[in-house]
Amino acid sequence: MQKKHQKVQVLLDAIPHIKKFYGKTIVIKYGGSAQTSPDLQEKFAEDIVLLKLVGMNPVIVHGGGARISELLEKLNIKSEFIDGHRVTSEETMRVVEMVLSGDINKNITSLLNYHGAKAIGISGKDSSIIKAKPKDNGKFGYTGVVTEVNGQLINNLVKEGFIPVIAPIADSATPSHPGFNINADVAASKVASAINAQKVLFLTDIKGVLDKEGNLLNSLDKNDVEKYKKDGTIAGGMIPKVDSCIDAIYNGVNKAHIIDGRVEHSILLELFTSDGIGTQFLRKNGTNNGIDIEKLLNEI
Ligand SMILES: Nc1ncnc2c1ncn2[C@@H]1O[C@H](COP(=O)(O)OP(=O)(O)O)[C@@H](O)[C@H]1O
Ligand SMILES: CC(=O)N[C@@H](CCC(=O)OP(=O)(O)O)C(=O)O
Repeated sequence: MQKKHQKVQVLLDAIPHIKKFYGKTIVIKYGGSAQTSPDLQEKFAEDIVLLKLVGMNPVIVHGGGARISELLEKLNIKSEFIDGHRVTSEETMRVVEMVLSGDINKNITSLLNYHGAKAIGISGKDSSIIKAKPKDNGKFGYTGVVTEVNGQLINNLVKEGFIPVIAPIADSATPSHPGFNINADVAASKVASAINAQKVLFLTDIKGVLDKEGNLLNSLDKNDVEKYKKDGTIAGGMIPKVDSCIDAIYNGVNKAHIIDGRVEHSILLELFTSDGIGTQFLRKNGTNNGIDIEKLLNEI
């Protein structure tokens, strides 16, 4: 009897959170490092389906960097990264597309569909949803910077009840061009801004952003991020992630969080409990007529 009451209490506790996010769009960046076991993938799919069932609109942007590197190694092609962004030769681009659009995208899509969702797997190339140009004047090869995201098309899919599952590959708008490899964190942030998402959650393989002693940093603003990048606290794959969080919150997205995708049901813990987990990103406080607007917005 006691247990039954506890279950009901869990549901009751979730009500204010469900109300807050009802009808809102949430972008979830599903990092390659959080896709490691079939069990975790199942839990991820259950979370996404639950979000949809309680009236939220999840949009997935996935990564798969580790799987790309694995296949490249088997093919004797070297992986090269600068500040967390892969340098992409033409040969590498074909592998990137095969792994992201061909393999991972379809696996996530069918898993969600198996759990009862209406998921639709696409890449940024489909209907040129994501357009890009070469990053740093071609220094990164076929790695791109996003120039445009067709948010209306994504919103139309959402309105029709679909869960878009987006692979971070962009169209070049040039015939016979292989397209662009976009870091999945960057793609998630640009998609979230284009559809004015309420939140963007980055699922990864670590508790959140850590300081030099390994302690979790609960919340960061723009200045903190710059400081920690400069002194080397934030490095490698965490660089595009924190940059993307800052980019999102200054371009139409209310909140960005980096959370531990290795924790089962981490999405539900973040959205449906008051504690929250991981690192949240806040706009720098500014006041207007004595009203701290940014603080109010950050609290939503
Ligand atoms: N300050 C930091 N805090 C946490 N992780 C960091 C930090 N600096 C670098 N990292 C590294 O960033 C990694 C996450 O980035 P990445 O491997 O690209 O993940 P994903 O595949 O989810 O995008 C962590 O596993 C960690 O090794
Ligand atoms: C340009 C660039 O860095 N592209 C990434 C795209 C995949 C990705 O970002 O995957 P994760 O999110 O799992 O790291 C890459 O080729 O690895």
